[in-house]
Amino acid sequence: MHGEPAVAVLRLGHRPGRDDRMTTHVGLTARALGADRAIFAGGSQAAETVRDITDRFGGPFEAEVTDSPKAVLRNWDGRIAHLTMYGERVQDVEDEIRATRDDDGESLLIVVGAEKVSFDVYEAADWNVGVTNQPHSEVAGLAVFLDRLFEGRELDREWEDADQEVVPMETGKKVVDPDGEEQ
Ligand SMILES: C[S@@+](CC[C@H](N)C(=O)[O-])C[C@H]1O[C@@H](n2cnc3c(N)ncnc32)[C@H](O)[C@@H]1O
Repeated sequence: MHGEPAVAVLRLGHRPGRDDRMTTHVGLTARALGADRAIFAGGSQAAETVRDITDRFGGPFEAEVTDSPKAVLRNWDGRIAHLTMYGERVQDVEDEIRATRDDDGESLLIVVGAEKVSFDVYEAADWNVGVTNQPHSEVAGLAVFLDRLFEGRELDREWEDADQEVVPMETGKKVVDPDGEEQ
């Protein structure tokens, strides 16, 4: 989040056609829950969709595509947390991960997979982290991990340059433009 060491999310192993929605949801979840940047491995519409949402609902948030996720991992200047059901329990490592940001000012790359993740990724990671040690989803794992990392502060994040802002309502839907005009 703004003014803090950067958090990026790397989405691995996208299978065109099969994983499009999940990949887009990884990007949208990264943006909504406090990350600064999403990097999508392989061709995908996800980067474009996430950019479009950022244009409409605000940022800052960067979405990009890489054809070499291995190079992203190799060249990352900071720490790496790989989310996997086989990893250490998030509740056991979250303090240590936060300390590298709060005390040492290091940026964090969070890696999520799609299908089987190669062993290189486990080795490149500073932490392999399980959000429970049960199989579930990269979107759910990412959401819980980010909320733990930011200790809930991401829920109060301010958005810049939004064309549309949702006004929370007990019932109904209200969306306003930057002048407060209802849309
Ligand atoms: C459908 S799972 C694939 C699971 C696969 N067997 C593997 O290599 O871990 C896709 C992604 O969801 C995430 N994931 C699934 N369960 C998780 C858990 N319990 N904790 C953290 N991440 C998880 C991981 O990032 C994983 O790569």
